[in-house]
Amino acid sequence: VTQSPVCRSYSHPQHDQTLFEERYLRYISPLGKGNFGSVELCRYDPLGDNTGELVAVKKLQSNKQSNLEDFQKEVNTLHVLHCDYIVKYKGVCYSMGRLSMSLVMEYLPYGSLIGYLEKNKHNINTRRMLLFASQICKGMEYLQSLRYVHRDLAARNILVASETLVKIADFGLTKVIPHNKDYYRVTQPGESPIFWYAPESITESRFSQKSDVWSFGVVLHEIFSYCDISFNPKRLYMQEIGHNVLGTSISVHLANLLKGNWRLPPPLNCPPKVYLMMRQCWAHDFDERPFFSNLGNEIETMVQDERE
Ligand SMILES: N#CCCn1cc(-c2nc(Nc3ccc(C4CCNCC4)cc3)nc3c2CCN3)cn1
Repeated sequence: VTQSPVCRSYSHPQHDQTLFEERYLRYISPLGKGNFGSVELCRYDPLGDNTGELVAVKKLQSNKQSNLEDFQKEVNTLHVLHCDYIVKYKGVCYSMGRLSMSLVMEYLPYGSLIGYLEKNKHNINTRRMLLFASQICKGMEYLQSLRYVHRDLAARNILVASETLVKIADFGLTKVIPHNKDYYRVTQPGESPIFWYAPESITESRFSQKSDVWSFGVVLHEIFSYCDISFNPKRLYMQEIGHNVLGTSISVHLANLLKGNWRLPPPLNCPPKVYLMMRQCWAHDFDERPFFSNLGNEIETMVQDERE
């Protein structure tokens, strides 16, 4: 019998968190780095006989008060998300007498999409790439139904649960759009993944469901490039901008490039209709970009066509 993790729900329901006791959380190996922290493979083994379950534990980077608040927001965000295409929250583990905390999530054995596509590029066909893309759309549609903007949609933050299932992860930059607006303005941009950003996010720190759609277009490009490092978005943009840009910041050059309607080129052997979809996601005017619901339906149709 594997004992489930200790569950202590507090009196006030919104703090009903599943508590993992630090003394039973056995470190195994590093899994990766996310926003605000590193992720480790652990076994939660209260019986001490290695029958406990494997979990992915995201440790808060530093116990700076601001990071702790942001991390708590990430925990609260993930806690309310219940979707097959979003990585599952399991609970939290407090350490150092509540000074630091860790986020406990389901462990996805195949790692991020980046490593998976690079490693398996020779036996992944268009149909499977489109299946992954449609799952990301469904996850994003669910996220948007709760008025969340992810703000860091990128292949590095898509995890592979099985040969036919991927999930969206890393909600460290996710924000809720206020009810009286349809966008979120960020004050402290921090270290931004600008090569996945829509033009309005680069120049005005404006984030919306439509800026996530732009980033999805970049994820499509990554998928159909098999996440090949020599064709990654940053490298392709920097080749165009020129590596020795001085003075004005890279984001100004990037914004001008996008304003001038330069876009990432079609990946090798990319089906024309898929590149067309990327270009729709990269409409400079955010009102012209499709919704995730449209994209999801269009990709489903492509998946069917691929079967015939
Ligand atoms: N997103 C995001 C960015 C932060 N991040 C999240 C995870 C993560 N990884 C896994 N699983 C995982 C990861 C790597 C491998 C291998 C790949 C080959 N080389 C050796 C390692 C295997 C399995 N499962 C998770 C998570 C979060 C929830 N469940 C990793 N980095």
